[in-house]
Amino acid sequence: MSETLLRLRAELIAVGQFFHARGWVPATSSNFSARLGAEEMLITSSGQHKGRLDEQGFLRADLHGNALDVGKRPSAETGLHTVMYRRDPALGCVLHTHSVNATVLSMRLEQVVFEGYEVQKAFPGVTTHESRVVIPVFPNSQDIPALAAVVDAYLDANPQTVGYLIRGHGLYTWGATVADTQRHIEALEFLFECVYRQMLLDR
Ligand SMILES: CSCCC(=O)C(=O)COP(=O)(O)O
Ligand SMILES: [Zn+2]
Repeated sequence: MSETLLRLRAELIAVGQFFHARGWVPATSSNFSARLGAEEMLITSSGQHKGRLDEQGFLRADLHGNALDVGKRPSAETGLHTVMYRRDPALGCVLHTHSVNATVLSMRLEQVVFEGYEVQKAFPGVTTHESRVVIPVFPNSQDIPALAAVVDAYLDANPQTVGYLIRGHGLYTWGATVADTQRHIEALEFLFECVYRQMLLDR
C-alpha cells in the first residue's frame, strides 16, 4: 500500500470526524474522495458512517467509477466525484456533506449568492469581499450520470464555481488537496449560516 494512499486515507478519516462533530455528515450521508494518481482515486465505500470511518471504509476506483479493490462498493454518488477529477488533472479532493443549512437553503433558493463577506477570500481566485460568489442549486436526482452531466455543463459555462448544492440533498466542493477542500466546506458552511440568519432577520 502506497505512502500516498495511507496519508490521504488518514486525512479523510480526520475530515469525517471533524465534519461529524459539526453535524455536517448525519447518519450514513456524505462521501469523500482523494486523487491517487492520473487515473485513480480513493473513495469512501457506500453506506459508511463518515464520522466513524476506519481503514476498511475506503476503496480504490478508476476515474470512471469502477472499483479496483474486489468486494467493495464505491459510494452511490461516485459519478459526482469522477466527473470532477476528469475535468481537472490538478484536482486532488472532492468532499460532499449534508448539513442542515445547506439542505434548507437548497429547498428555498435557486442559487445561493455570497456578497460582502470577508470569508469569501477562502476560495481560490477570490481576493476581496467585494466579489460575488454564486453556488448553484441543481435538482436532486437518483440518476447520478445525468446529474453529473448537468454539473459538467454548468462548470463548462461557469468555470470559477467553487461548489454546488443539490436540492434537498447537500453540498459538493473540491480542491487541490484534502486540506484545501476541507477549508472550502468550512467557508461554505459559515457563509450558508450567515445567509440563513440574514433571511431570518429580513422576514
Ligand atoms: C443516507 S444519505 C443517502 C445517500 C447519500 O446522499 C450520501 O451522500 C451517501 O451515499 P454513499 O453511497 O456515499 O454512502
Ligand atoms: Zn449525498
